[in-house]
Amino acid sequence: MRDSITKAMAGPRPVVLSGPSGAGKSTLLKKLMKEYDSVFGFSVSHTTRNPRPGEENGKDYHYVTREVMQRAIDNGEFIENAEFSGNMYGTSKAAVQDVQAKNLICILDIDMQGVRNIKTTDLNPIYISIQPPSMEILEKRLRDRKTESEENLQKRLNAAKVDMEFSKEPDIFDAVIVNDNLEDAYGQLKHALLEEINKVKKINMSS
Ligand SMILES: Nc1nc2c(ncn2[C@@H]2O[C@H](COP(=O)(O)OP(=O)(O)O)[C@@H](O)[C@H]2O)c(=O)[nH]1
Ligand SMILES: Nc1ncnc2c1ncn2[C@@H]1O[C@H](COP(=O)(O)OP(=O)(O)O)[C@@H](O)[C@H]1O
Repeated sequence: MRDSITKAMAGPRPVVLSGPSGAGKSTLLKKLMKEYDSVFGFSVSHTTRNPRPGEENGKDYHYVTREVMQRAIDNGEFIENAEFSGNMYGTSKAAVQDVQAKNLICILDIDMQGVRNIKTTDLNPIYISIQPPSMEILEKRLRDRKTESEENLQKRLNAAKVDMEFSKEPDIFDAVIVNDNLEDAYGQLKHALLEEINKVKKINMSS
């Protein structure tokens, strides 16, 4: 089992982006994928939450029922899965393999349970935590995004407190980026990934 995962997952080192809901992970990763579309590929997770306006099935997430997701987990199709804010989320083996088959750097947007679980696998990604400047700013950004009910918002803010503490634990993240000014945070993200980006560019130029 482990052997087949290792083989299938050879190639450039993946990148894990984690951090509280509303910290700016999607915003930063969309910027990155736009600037480096031939370098990065997104690991499309499964979730039981409903799509938001503008989100596309198969692009942002695979939107599934709890039954379908549980069956796939029981079948051993997932690398990791977690419960977040009342919904299931998970990374399938296929999601990562699809990106790695194209020799792209696979980006995973996962919560802190996902980070802990990925640490027990042989995926060996670069771990980056995106953090908000403060709880107050995080709450404002989440409210202004207008995607969550009040109940969901409170669940996300509670999870954010735990996540902000988690990001301070030593030896978990290769970089912790505070997303205050977006351009500054984006610059720091690119800096953290520069070595890996250059590797992929070199490989792709010579092939
Ligand atoms: N463990 C795990 N977490 C995930 C996965 N996909 C998304 N998440 C996390 O689930 C949380 C909620 O995601 P989402 O509902 O899209 O809300 P948003 O992060 O506020 O845009 C975020 O912390 C994501 O990083 C996954 O496949 N596995
Ligand atoms: N540096 C920033 N300054 C102000 N607003 C931001 C910044 N980064 C992201 N946002 C906004 O904050 C909200 C949450 O960002 P988002 O990327 O959806 O977070 P996440 O994917 O981590 O949940 C979005 O409405 C986004 O436009």
